[in-house]
Amino acid sequence: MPLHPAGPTQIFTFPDVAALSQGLDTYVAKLSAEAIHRHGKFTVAISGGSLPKQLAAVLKHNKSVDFSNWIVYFADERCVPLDHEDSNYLLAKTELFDYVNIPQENIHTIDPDLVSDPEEAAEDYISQLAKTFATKDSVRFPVFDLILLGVGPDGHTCSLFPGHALLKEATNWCAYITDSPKPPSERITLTFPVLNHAHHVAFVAAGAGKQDMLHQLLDTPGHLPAQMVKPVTGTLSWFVDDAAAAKITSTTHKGLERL
Ligand SMILES: O=C(O)[C@H](O)[C@@H](O)[C@H](O)[C@H](O)COP(=O)(O)O
Repeated sequence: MPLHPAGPTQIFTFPDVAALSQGLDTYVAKLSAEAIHRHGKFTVAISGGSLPKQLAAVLKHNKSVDFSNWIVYFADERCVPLDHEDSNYLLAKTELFDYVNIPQENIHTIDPDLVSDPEEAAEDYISQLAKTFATKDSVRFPVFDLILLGVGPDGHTCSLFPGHALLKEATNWCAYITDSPKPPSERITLTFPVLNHAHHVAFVAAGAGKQDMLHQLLDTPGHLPAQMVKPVTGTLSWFVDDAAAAKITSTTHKGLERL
């Protein structure tokens, strides 16, 4: 039985961020094992913000996970050098990669030589994706095993911001943005068709500051970027702590009991 058969959005709640990290560990370890069993690798895209820390807290100590078969991309990345404090890669490295044995060549970073040219950097990222994902005529987009997303107070996810032209991107796998309202302004980002072709997509959100946005995103229909994440055949899950979940009226599940 798959953990999350395709179907409606599942919302898992946790009493606090420590428990949320435990739930994420269980979820990611299971999907990793399933994917490696199925096709010898686990393809995962990771966002920035608070996610890498929440993801890694328990997972980085999990010796049962075969990190040697992970292939990692970034759901979005800021156009800064890899050792810059704003780099999503640096954050994921210090929180997770430094603790586990993902082969360096399996970690797909923005090309540090192209950070001053976001358009080129996005094109290069598409070339990198093409090395991992063989696409078929029927599916013209990469199919990640898992994409992990955060959500901003305005409902953005990845570097896909409300009202931005990138929300309409239907062809390119990765796009660039030079006017991100969240600094830094220059970034590259996976696009909706890629997010929506993944086997599994999970949002992670914690803290009272996310209460109102989560209520809006999950309880009322709308077209904010996070609401445009609707996997075609994959599953969609939310991992939230009780503080962030306080105003959600849709059905939620206690994650520690359910996962
Ligand atoms: O690089 C980025 O800026 C992110 O990938 C971005 O989409 C982030 O996930 C959200 O802004 C949530 O950030 P927080 O988790 O810090 O609220």
